[in-house]
Amino acid sequence: ATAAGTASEAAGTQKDVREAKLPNVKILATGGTIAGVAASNTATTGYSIGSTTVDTLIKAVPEMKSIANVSGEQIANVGSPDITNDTLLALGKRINVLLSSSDVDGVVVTHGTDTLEETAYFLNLVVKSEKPVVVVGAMRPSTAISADGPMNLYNAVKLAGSEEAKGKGALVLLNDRIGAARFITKTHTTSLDTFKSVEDGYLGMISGGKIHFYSESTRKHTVDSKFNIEYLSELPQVDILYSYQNDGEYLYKAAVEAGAKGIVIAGSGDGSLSKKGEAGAKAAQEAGAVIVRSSRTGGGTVTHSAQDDEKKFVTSDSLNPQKARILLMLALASTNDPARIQQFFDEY
Ligand SMILES: NC(=O)C[C@H](N)C(=O)O
Repeated sequence: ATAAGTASEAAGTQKDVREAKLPNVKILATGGTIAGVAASNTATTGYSIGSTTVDTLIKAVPEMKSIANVSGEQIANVGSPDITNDTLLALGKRINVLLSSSDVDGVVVTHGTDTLEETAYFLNLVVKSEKPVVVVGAMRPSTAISADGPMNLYNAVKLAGSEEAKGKGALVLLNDRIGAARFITKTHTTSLDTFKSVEDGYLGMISGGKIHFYSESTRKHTVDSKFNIEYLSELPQVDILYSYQNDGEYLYKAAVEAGAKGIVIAGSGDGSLSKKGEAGAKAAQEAGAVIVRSSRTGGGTVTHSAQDDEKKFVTSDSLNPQKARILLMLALASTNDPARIQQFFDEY
């Protein structure tokens, strides 16, 4: 080889070594506004979801190539209200297969924000790996001026490829903030700054291109979780019923007749029920359903009293109704004993 050839070969080798050192991050796309398309670049609502694929999302952020070897898979392409139990199971199983391979260092899930916290909490409970899983979305469609998706995706890939994010459970990344799936929730209909962790705080943030962690959840997740979906082909039906003035027993009856094995009550205040609600819950229990008292307030822990033990009510700890539903589905897949299920709510 000529001197020049040797030099360029050496440079090529160095380049390969550098790329080989980059983490391998898999992006699993499920749809959502991050993949949304609107008729004009000032429209931030009224857009459509379903046409933008994971390849387009990756191509839109070429800067990711300098922080990770990125590849994608399309799991679904829907608005997140249409994420089903089957999608959850398929996603969780696929992530477990991917993360068991030495070729994958971390996973990013792109997701609509409306039910993002539910999927993130599900993954927090069923992923069997310490490798990072980061769930990301956007509030503005990909066609909008100042779309938030590209930077959120870039940051999510950075986080998923990092050492710092290992062993922290499923993480949620939007607006530079790193949230724990256990605590974070969507708090605003349209604002970019919608994901908050009011009671428990964020775990950290990305600032100046650097990942900063300040705290972590004490609740069981991922490798410490007892939940195993490997051989699970479906999740039991769990419905959420909202408490309000003048509510009725018939809602409980309808849920059980439609196949509910569990009901989470978005109770008023500290998870309180009306007399009619309580009668409905009792009838649902007699039909075999497990009842969990959660709260519609958006904050705080539902107090578990001796009355709950007498009435065989489970309380949701500080899980909001939509996350309590996720935990109850997984719990019911292995037991319908309220005392055992209460232990899950105390630990996860
Ligand atoms: N910002 C969003 O992603 C909202 C959208 N409706 C979804 O959840 O799919």
